[in-house]
Formats: sequence, C-alpha cells, structure tokens
Amino acid sequence: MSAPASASGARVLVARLRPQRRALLAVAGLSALLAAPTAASGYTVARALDGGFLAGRPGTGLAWLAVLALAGAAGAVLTRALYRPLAAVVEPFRDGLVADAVRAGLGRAVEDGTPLAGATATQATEEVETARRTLAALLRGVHGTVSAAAGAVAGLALLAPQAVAVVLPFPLAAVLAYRGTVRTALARQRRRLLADEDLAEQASRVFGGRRDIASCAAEPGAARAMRAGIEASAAAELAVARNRALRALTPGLGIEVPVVLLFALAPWLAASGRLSAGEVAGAAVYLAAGLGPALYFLLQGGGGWVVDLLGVLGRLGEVAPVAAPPGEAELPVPDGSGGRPSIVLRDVRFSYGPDAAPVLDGVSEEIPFGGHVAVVGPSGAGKSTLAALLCGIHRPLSGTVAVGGAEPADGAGRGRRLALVPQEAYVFAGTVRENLAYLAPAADDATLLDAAARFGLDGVLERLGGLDGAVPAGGAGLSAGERQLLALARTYLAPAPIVVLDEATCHLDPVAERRAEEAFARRGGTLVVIAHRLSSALHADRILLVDGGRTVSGSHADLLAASPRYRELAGHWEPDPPA
Ligand SMILES: Nc1ncnc2c1ncn2[C@@H]1O[C@H](COP(=O)(O)OP(=O)(O)OP(=O)(O)O)[C@@H](O)[C@H]1O
Repeated sequence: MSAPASASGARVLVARLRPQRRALLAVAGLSALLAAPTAASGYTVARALDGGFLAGRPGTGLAWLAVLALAGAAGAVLTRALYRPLAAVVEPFRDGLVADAVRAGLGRAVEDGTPLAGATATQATEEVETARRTLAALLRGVHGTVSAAAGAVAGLALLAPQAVAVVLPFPLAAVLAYRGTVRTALARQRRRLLADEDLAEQASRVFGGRRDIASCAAEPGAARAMRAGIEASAAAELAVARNRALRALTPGLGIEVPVVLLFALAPWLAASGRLSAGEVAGAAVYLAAGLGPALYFLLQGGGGWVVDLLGVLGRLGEVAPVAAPPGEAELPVPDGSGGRPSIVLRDVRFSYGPDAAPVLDGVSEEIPFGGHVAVVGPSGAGKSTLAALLCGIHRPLSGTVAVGGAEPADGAGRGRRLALVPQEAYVFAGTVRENLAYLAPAADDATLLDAAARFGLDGVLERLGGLDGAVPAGGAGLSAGERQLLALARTYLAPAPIVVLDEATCHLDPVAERRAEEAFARRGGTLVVIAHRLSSALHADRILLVDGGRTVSGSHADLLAASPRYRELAGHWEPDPPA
C-alpha cells in the first residue's frame, strides 16, 4: 500500500511543482551559495587555533574568527533572499492542489451524482493545507541543511581527508536505519488520513440528518457511529506517533557517536601527527554545526515531513488527479451504438408534487444516435421538464428514461454521456481558456480557437484579450448572447455524445442561432433542441411537439397536417431569417 502511495504522492508533487521551475531554480542557486559559509567554518576554526591561539598569536586567531563571523553574516543575507522564491513555489502549489480537489469533488458530483460531502471539504482544506505547510517547512529546512551538509563534507575533505572515512559511515548508517521505518510510516499515515476522511463523512451525515435522528430517537446509534469513527481516528494517530518515536532515535547514531569517537581518538591522532588539535576541533565543527543540523532535520523533521507530504499527496492524487480527466482520444462522439437508440422514453409520467396534475403523462419516444430533434410546444407545456428528465435532474413518477443506455441520474460518467446547456448560460470568473476548456481540459489552444470561431466568438476573444483574457465573475461586461455563445462553445468541446440545448440560444439573433446549431449538427452525436423559433424546428430531422402532457413527433409537414396545435404554434412563430 505504501509504495504506490509514495509513488503517486511523488507524481503529484512533481506535476504540481513543474510550473514553478524557475522559482525552484532560484531556491537551488541560493542554497548552493549557502554552502560556502559552512565550508569555511571548520577551516577558519582550525586556522584560528593552529596558526593563532595555540601558536601564541591571538591577533591572527581573532582575524580568523572575524572571517568566520563575516561568512555567517553572508549566510544570513543569502537566507533572507531565499524567502521570495520560496513563496513563489509554495503558494501556487497550494492553489493548484485546492483547484484539483474541488474540481474532482465537483466532477464526482456532476458525473456520478455523488453529493459534495465532508470528505471533499477535508481534502480541499485540511489535506491541502497540510501539504502546503509541510512543503514550505521542507523547503525552508532543506535549503539550509543540504547546503550546510554539502559545505561540511567539502570542508572536512579539504581540512582532514583522513577523518572522512572514519566519520561519514555513521550518518550514512543512520539514514539507512531511518529508511527502514519509512514504509511502515507511509502505510500508517495513509490509514490515518482515511480514518479522518471517514470521520468527516460520518460527521456530515450525522449533523445533516440531526432532525431525522432526533425524530426517530436514533441518538444512541448516531453517537455509537461517531464514537467508532473518533476511536478509529485516534488509534490511527497513535500508530503514526509510535512510528515517529522510533525514528527519533536515529540522528544520535549519525552525529553524537562520531563526535565522541573523534574526541576519544584526538590524543592519539594528535600524537601520531595525523591531525592537529585545530583540525580535530575543525572536524568537530563540521560534524556538529554542518552535518548535525542536516541529519537532525532529515531524520527528525524533514524526513517525517517527506513521509507526511508524500502520504497526503498520494491520497489527494487518488481522489483528485492532477492530470486532465478525459484525453483527446476519448472525445470523439460515437456515431452509433450497435443500432441502439440514443434516448428512450417509455410511458413516462411526471408531476411536480404528489397532488399536482402531471406535466407529462404517458410519454414514449425514441431518438436515434446522431438524431437532431427539436422539441416545441406552448409555454408551460413541459419542454424544460422533459429536458430535466433527460438530464436526470428529475426522475419520472413511473415509466423509464434511458440516455445512452443508462438511467440519466445514475451511474458513473453521466457527464460524459450527456451535456445540458440551460437558458441561463453559466460563465465563471477565470480566463476565456478556462471557461471554454472546462469540460475538455485536454483540449489544446488550436481546438479552443477553432470552437470559438465556429460560434462567432472571434470578436469577443479579441475584446477580452484572447484565450488568456479575463472573464469577470458572472460574465459581467458580456451580453446575454455572448455568455450563451461561450457556454455553447464549451459544451461543443465536451466529450458528451448527447447534447440538450434548453432554449440555450434564446438571446442570439437568428443568424448566430443558426451558426450555433449548425456547429452542433456538424459535431455529430445526438442533439435535442428546445426550440423557440420556427427556424430551429425546421432544421431538425424530427420535431417533437409537447402538449397536454403527451408528445407527438414527425416532420414539419407531418405535424402541420396532423396537429392543430402545431399549426397554431407555427402561425405565431417568427418567419425564417433571410438566407
Ligand atoms: N419546479 C417546479 N415546481 C412546480 N411546478 C413546476 C416547476 N417547474 C415547472 N413547473 C410547472 O410545470 C409545467 C411545465 O413547465 P416547463 O418549464 O417544463 O414548461 P416549458 O414548456 O418549458 O415552458 P416555457 O416554454 O415557458 O419555458 C408548468 O405548468 C410549470 O408551471
């Protein structure tokens, strides 16, 4: 369990850090410069002792210590300069994770009808915040300690190459011992995250249903369920803490043991002429002040943070993938499904309340794959109700509705089977690209521009500043028609093979409406248009008249001949726009 978790956590980490490459390079560059003051530390101490204080030249010793102080000051200036690029890495990283978690939660809600519940909130807030805080702490710690460790090893190799072979195996052994505990740590951390999510889910169910719980006197059962969740979460937390305690022992092996060894051997090293007193002191400085903080950071703080970060990112990667959901290869619209019809309504009855008169009463229709159907009828006849039944917004009281072979409200991927454009076009704050590509995140710029051109959006794009132009919240500054065109182009790009336009062109002039319907007709797939103009109906393969709870369908000529209601409607419609 732990290996895939860490691998998927690492994938999310890489994917989310990739856009911040430049800031990361700045962090790495400044960190490399920070190695210099540490590399100088042991050497200056050795020279201060051997060439200064121990040689009876305190002035020289003080001068070397002044060099040490200057190196420390330079390190402080470099550390300060690091904070700007660090922020440029961490904040966009958090924003990206929040966007992934919210997008995935909404995607599940739209596609599978999974309600947006406590787990999504925990993912988008608690888990993302843990990831942000951990990454920030890691980067802050890593830049100083990695450079200090590199500086210490380089300095030690220059000052006392003989000491390197004696001293370095200890920190390496400590790292290996620590590594042995990581696998268990990852598994335990994942169990803790799942327990927290279960608890949040349980709490949102219990709090959401508290009135029902009170009215059924089900409080003891609800309390038992909550207690079980809390106990599971506490047990998982305890298991993580135990693992941490074990790991906390490893740094001593890496640093304290070799420092003691070095001092124990110092008389022999000095007497045999292998190391001077100053070099022993310098080597101890490298160990304690250079390698020591790095190892403590790695094994006590940073290593645990890596485990936490990979664990939490692994979990986020499971529920909120960074990669765009549908690839371009999945997008093409099927041109048929083994001869099965695209939409089937069988004896559908629907009313808005138990005592309300049915809006639809015994409707049976079949729409083939690739069909283009216009739904017409007098105001209040039930056209939008029919569209809502097709989309699974309402369920029939009796009878069945099947869309793309499945019940509209159920099943995974319903958003990939059918897309609805309602009369009120939804346009959100973001770029034009984000608005267009919302249902087809994998679409490239050329595809987006092509779709925009098909809907006559070139002028709008030019005005807003192209695909990167900003769309204000609610589409402020765009006309109702322009908002509809954006929503239509977005749906045009969607993978769904069945599209329902519910008066989605009502704010367009007849020419723009015609262009939009032609674009959808050429796109392929099944098109159901709730029409408000005769021209829309005339361009469809089939017209479906909703009237008095029933439907009649046929061609324009069929309906003119058979239906007085249709003749009446056709008489009131605007004439066709001039060609
Ligand atoms: N949420 C609702 N609750 C109760 N009744 C509703 C609801 N929505 C629609 N109705 C009623 O159901 C009937 C059908 O409404 P619907 O909106 O489907 O008609 P329509 O043919 O789309 O009308 P229009 O062309 O005016 O948009 C109407 O009598 C309407 O008042």
